[in-house]
Amino acid sequence: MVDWTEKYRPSTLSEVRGNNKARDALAEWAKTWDDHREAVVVHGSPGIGKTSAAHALAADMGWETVELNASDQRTGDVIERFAGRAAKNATLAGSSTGTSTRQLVILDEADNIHGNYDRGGASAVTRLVKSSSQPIVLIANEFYDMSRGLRNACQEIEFRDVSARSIVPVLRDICRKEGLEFESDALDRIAEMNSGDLRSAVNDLQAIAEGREKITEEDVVMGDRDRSVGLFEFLDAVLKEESAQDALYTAYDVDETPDDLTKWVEDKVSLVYEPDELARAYDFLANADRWLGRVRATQNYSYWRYATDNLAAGVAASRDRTRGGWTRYGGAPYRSTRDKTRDTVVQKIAEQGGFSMATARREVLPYLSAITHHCKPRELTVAMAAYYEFDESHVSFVTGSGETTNKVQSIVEDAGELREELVEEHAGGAFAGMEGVSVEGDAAADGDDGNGADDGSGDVLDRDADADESAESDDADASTDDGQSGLDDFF
Ligand SMILES: Nc1ncnc2c1ncn2[C@@H]1O[C@H](COP(=O)(O)OP(=O)(O)OP(=O)(O)O)[C@@H](O)[C@H]1O
Repeated sequence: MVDWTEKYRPSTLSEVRGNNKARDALAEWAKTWDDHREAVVVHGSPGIGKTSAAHALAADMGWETVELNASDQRTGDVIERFAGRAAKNATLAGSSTGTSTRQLVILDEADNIHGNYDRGGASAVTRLVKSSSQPIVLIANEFYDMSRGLRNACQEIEFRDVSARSIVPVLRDICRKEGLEFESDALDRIAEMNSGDLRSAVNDLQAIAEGREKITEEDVVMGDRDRSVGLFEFLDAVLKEESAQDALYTAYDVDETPDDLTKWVEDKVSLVYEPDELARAYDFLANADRWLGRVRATQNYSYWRYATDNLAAGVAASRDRTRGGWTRYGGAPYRSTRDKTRDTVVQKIAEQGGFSMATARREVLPYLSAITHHCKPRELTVAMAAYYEFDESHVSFVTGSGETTNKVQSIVEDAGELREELVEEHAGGAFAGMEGVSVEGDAAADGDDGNGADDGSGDVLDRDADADESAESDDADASTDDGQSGLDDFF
């Protein structure tokens, strides 16, 4: 099936909707290009007609186009080869007076020219922009993600999000051309759902129209409910657009667990919220985290709904206002190796000791850290590593000693031997040999002091302890840990 966004791509600037001022500025830039010979950056959110406008401009001017896409390898060479050739060809092929000989160089994703892949690309583009004998349109989402050199070398035209009011006539035209009957409210609804983004409005219209001769408002509403919501759409709903209740419903439609949603919101909220809003949002995220802790501790998944209430409705309610536009959310939430190591350590403690994860994290880990701080006493650290089957990274995490140090490595080796010995003896009393071990100093008595803050591990442990403390305080099921083996049994 033909993609309607291609089929109905504007072929002349007058068909580009909703950005009249920008459109006129672009036409003016082209008409006066011989006088200023500068490149232009057209920037704004995705799907609002920037690329279409550049092509439509070329058509209006009778210029040919050369387009470089993100998928082109943007080394300096490639750019100079393509664009440079375009420039030369055009100059050689015709006189420099006739505009019909021009070739418009359209450089998409101009805010993305950096990193290894594009090594040399940014300076090549800047050079090209400064010296080109042909007009160049650079397309970007984020003007300020472009290098300053490049920005300064260009004129700038901003395309704004296309308002729902401007989207509706485009949808109406398409319906008429496709012989599709429609309720006006249906088109209004599609336009509102896609606030700002004309491309996705056209895509939605095509999806809803499939197999129908007429589209009604109900078709649109049902179609909207059926689709599962993507993460970025969810983030926009919570952080920018929707009421608390709608944000909650949107969260239900995302195919991710509340654990992952919490991480995403926590990671991205600061890209959107002002400090006041952020402080309130973090309170709700802390609540969500507590409920997730309760789920882990009790395996009672009905608590997930309270986590979702907090991470979606709560965070949305923390906002002072709605926001539009496009946000560069970036990739998956940052998760440090340290976090992963901590999770493994907690899991091993929980499994071996028969604790819940919450108890392992709150009651056992901090004390283990305190009493084996910097691997002292050594014998106790070896016993601990043997008992919990810790490797170097785990011992390093718990004790605060460096993972690659001889000390930690030899402890793990000795722990391996100790385990073998005990297996040989079929020993139930794995810690029988521990009775004579005395704990140096009073570290055991005070988890916080014993756990040196110099390596930062104290923060992690303290934070977890706090979070779980409150999680447990009103957690009826947490009491199931009572009577299980605890740190006391360890000695
Ligand atoms: N202002 C507009 N007027 C008419 N149609 C538009 C407009 N904006 C988008 N469209 C429709 O959406 C499609 C995609 O638009 P286009 O590729 O020009 O957007 P863009 O802003 O360049 O997006 P991106 O930054 O993602 O490349 C067009 O082919 C057209 O069907």
